[in-house]
Amino acid sequence: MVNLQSRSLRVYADALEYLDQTRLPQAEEWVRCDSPDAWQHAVKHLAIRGAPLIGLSAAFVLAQYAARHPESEWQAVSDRLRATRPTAVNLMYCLDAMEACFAQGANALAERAKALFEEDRALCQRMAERGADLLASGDRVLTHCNTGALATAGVGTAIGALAIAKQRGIDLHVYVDETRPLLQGGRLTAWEMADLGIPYQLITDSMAASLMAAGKVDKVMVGADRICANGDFANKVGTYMLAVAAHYHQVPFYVVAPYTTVDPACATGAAIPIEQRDGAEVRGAAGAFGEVVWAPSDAPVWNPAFDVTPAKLVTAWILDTGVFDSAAIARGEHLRGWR
Ligand SMILES: CSC[C@@H](O)[C@@H](O)C(=O)COP(=O)(O)O
Repeated sequence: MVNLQSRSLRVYADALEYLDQTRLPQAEEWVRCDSPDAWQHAVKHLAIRGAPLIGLSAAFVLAQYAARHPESEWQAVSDRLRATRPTAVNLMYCLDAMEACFAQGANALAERAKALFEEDRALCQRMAERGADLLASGDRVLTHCNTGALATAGVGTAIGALAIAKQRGIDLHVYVDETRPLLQGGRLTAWEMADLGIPYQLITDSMAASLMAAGKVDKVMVGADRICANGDFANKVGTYMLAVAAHYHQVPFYVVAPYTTVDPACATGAAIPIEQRDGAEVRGAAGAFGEVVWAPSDAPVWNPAFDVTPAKLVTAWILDTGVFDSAAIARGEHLRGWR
């Protein structure tokens, strides 16, 4: 029996099933995950991905492990899950919340994981409604990576705002950045746009600046993997380049995220750990995409999965708790009541 379900996760009493995001859009394949090892494999390969979903799925895996193993092992498992991907702080948020329940036993862990899942669903709804308030019919919105229902327990972050706008009858046109090198935009966001019935056009990341120069972009909306106390934020690599282009072309640039993506302990973007990934992802494409190598097979590669956008390039931070401009961020209003 499924206890909880989102677009990309089914939670059973003793296992998870995830929608394998490396197989989309070619196939909708649900895969069983019943151990920390299986979860780590899925997360490292981005079969489970997106900041909120990584954290929530880790919470369930830990709770299910705790139900079958002695308490003496729980901390080591949590440490192992925590180290799987370093940049998105939602993983740390969820595991901190779970560890705080260790003393109350396995049943409390199962309840806590469920509460985190339900919290994320509600946070998505709130931030998405705030984001939709900033959209008007006729807007041409550019987005990067994938920030929709696939990546969260609810309607999504930046794509959530587009989805709520659509529900309100606001007519948008969305430009979807392909998002090199793993193509979360081309594979997942394009699929979600079609699913939502939102008209869109797919572009390569390198086309965004000239699209703005042609006056065809009214707003940029992206998600975040970690927002610092000063408003700097990490998101999928390529976001910084978009922010620079948007600033130059005076296109409003919005970040949409839940408060669980804010890291008050991270003063500035310089403190965000950036995940480095295998060079093979840039030399060619593998796995679900087939096996194609277009660069010399030994070409040296720099492959950071995320980049940091400085706060000064952001028009507003749209959180579940409010919409903050740079003056509000400087006053620390986004940190008020955090945790
Ligand atoms: C879900 S919204 C924010 C981010 O998690 C998203 O934009 C992103 O960068 C995801 O990266 P990914 O490497 O696909 O997990």
